[in-house]
Amino acid sequence: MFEKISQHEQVVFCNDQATGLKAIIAIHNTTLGPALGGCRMRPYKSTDEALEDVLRLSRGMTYKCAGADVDFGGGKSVIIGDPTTDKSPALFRAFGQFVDSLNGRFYTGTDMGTTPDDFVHALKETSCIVGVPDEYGGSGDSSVPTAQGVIYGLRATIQALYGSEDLSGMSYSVQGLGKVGYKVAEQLVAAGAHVYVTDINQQALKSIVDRAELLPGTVEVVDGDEIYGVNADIFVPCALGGIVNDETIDRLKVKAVVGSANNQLLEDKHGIYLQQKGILYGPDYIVNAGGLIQVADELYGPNKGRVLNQTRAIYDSLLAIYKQSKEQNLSTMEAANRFCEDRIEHRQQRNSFFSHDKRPKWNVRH
Ligand SMILES: NC(=O)C1=CN([C@@H]2O[C@H](COP(=O)(O)OP(=O)(O)OC[C@H]3O[C@@H](n4cnc5c(N)ncnc54)[C@H](O)[C@@H]3O)[C@@H](O)[C@H]2O)C=CC1
Ligand SMILES: O=C(O)CCC(=O)C(=O)O
Repeated sequence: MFEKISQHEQVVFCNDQATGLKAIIAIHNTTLGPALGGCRMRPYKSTDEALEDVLRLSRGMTYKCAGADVDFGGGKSVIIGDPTTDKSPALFRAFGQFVDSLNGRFYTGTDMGTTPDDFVHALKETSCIVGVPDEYGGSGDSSVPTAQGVIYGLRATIQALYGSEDLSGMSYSVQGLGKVGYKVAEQLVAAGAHVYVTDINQQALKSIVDRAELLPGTVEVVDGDEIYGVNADIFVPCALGGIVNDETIDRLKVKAVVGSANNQLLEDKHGIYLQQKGILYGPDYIVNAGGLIQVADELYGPNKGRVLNQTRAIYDSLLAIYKQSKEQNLSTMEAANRFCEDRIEHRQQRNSFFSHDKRPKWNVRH
């Protein structure tokens, strides 16, 4: 186990017999501040699969926090269970108690399979919850700025490829129409684009088809894995990770991959393969940082204008990474990783007041 978690500071297995809660919290790195990351709920096939997911996701959060320049470190949590049948208020309260036991080392909120309303129950047990609905004093659904950030990422990518920012002339393939993907697809259709969509949830597909009838663009539903082979300009993954792999890369006909899904590359080498195939990759943790920016901003009290300004910076960050990857002949993922690792290293060397017991402001909630 220690070999598996050797890159991480702490991993907590949470088991509550009364509510059936089985969860894992992973804290990757707290150099920049307490760990922050959403909570994913999935019917994982095994504990190993859940552990693997939470380790990868929490590592990604360390890079995402560094890339977005927020004063948090990387963490994430997963609940093993089916989000359509296994949720209960008691389950989320039990989860809240485990989060609270970490005493401010870990803040959490929504991710795939969870919603802000779930965390209203957890909030009764801990103050270390972010992305709480507006009426509870939080900043609300973090998928709104995440989707906005993806749109900025798409604009930057179109700028890098064609020297324009116009979303409308392009076609897109969107995988997953959940909290983020639906909003992204809707904005693309509203801009007049043609959008291929897929989801395992038929209701989500019906909703976007109905919505598109009122908008200038068009939507075309495709079945499951067919999404990888459609003739779109940009692939926009908004569901699971690992979808850029040996098998799918050969099928992709797009010129770029830019979406919200965490850990899109199965392995880092797939970023290099995309580069070799001439497909521009928008590193996921740069593109999907909008939600993180919003929940980190809650420290200062909710302010949507401030969040929007910081989310807009995703456009410039992505262009800078594209430029650096070209100049240094690195994949865009390598360029982004170097940028974030330098930032963490610099903070470590300064032994700044953000680290450990000199942390200033996160404790205001306790
Ligand atoms: N919610 C947020 O603010 C953020 C989300 N992300 C990432 O974006 C992705 C989507 O997150 P959410 O929209 O919050 O999740 P969600 O749970 O609201 O939506 C996920 C959607 O993907 C669909 N889906 C699942 N498996 C699929 C498959 N094999 N093929 C097609 N569709 C499939 C689901 O039916 C659902 O509609 C996740 O990878 C998440 O980690 C990243 C940053 C922030
Ligand atoms: O969106 C959130 O609530 C926290 C950020 C996060 O987990 C993510 O960006 O993956």
